Amino acid sequence: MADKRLSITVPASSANLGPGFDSVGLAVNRYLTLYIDRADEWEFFSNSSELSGLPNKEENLVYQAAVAYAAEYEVELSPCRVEMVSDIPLARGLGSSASAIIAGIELADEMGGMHRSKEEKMQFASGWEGHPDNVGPSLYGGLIVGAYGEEKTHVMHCGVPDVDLVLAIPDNELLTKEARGALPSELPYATAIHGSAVSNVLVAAILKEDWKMAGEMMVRDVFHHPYRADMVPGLEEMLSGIRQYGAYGAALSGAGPTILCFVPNGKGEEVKRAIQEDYPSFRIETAKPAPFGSSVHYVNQPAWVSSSV
Ligand SMILES: Nc1ncnc2c1ncn2[C@@H]1O[C@H](COP(=O)(O)OP(=O)(O)OP(=O)(O)O)[C@@H](O)[C@H]1O
Ligand SMILES: N[C@@H](CCO)C(=O)O
Repeated sequence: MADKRLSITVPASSANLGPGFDSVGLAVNRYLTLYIDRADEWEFFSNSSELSGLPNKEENLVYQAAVAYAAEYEVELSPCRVEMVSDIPLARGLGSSASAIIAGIELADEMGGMHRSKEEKMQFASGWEGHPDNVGPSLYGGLIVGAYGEEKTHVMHCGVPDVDLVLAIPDNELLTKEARGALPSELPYATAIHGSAVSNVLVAAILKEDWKMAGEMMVRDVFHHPYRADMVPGLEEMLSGIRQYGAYGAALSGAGPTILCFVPNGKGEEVKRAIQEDYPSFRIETAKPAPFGSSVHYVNQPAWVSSSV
């Protein structure tokens, strides 16, 4: 394997889909890719604008996840030089941190010769995040419905929704920690029952491919939308008016501030243009569900690596 280097690719994700708070998540076709070589000390670097300013040594999240995962199985990792390429915007609600955690786990698994199962990786990753709705899609691809448990996280892979996605991405970052800080510590019993009923209908509608019903449920979340609306200017207006643009529905993507729209297959570009016209301060992009989760390959060295040695 001397002339090959390890490459790990991990998709982005959109957690919650509205009412499926901390449980439902969809893989999205934006990707973090790592190119890894053994080295004398740990080093992370990237030319991707999306990743500028990240720590380049042991403070890097990929390193922290890799080392913690290896330690869980009493494996010691040798240092690596890691090049990162990404088109997942940081702290925008598209699971950048989960992609980094899964990348770290895959790095440790391969470089440490651990070869653990997906279930073991999932248990560790959801324990790290405290919920499976971002790490699940990044690991498995497609749509994931999960319930976190310290002993066991139960996860169902529910296929790949046959819809287009439109992402409304604001300019500002919103850290998950901050967006979770806006949530109440308790919900009235009746509100929780209503919220869970809406989430049940959302999942049933997705499984039955009733996208109109799924879209209707997405906007009806009571677990987090109402508490995060102040942090995301335009959220309430976009959720209530999204159907006039031809979308099925919309929800805050993860902890925000991106807004994710479910759109009829083939209509993504049209809906994107219509939303962009009315919301010039957002970057509006089309996307698709990512069918596959993280993947690990060995690839040929790029020319600059061999020429610099
Ligand atoms: N490739 C990466 N390498 C190292 N650290 C990263 C990487 N990607 C993300 N991070 C870290 O994760 C932070 C963002 O995580 P955060 O959970 O706040 O948002 P998110 O994961 O993008 O969105 P959400 O969890 O709402 O889907 C970044 O500020 C950075 O510290
Ligand atoms: N379910 C999580 C996803 C972001 O990590 C939240 O909304 O806070």
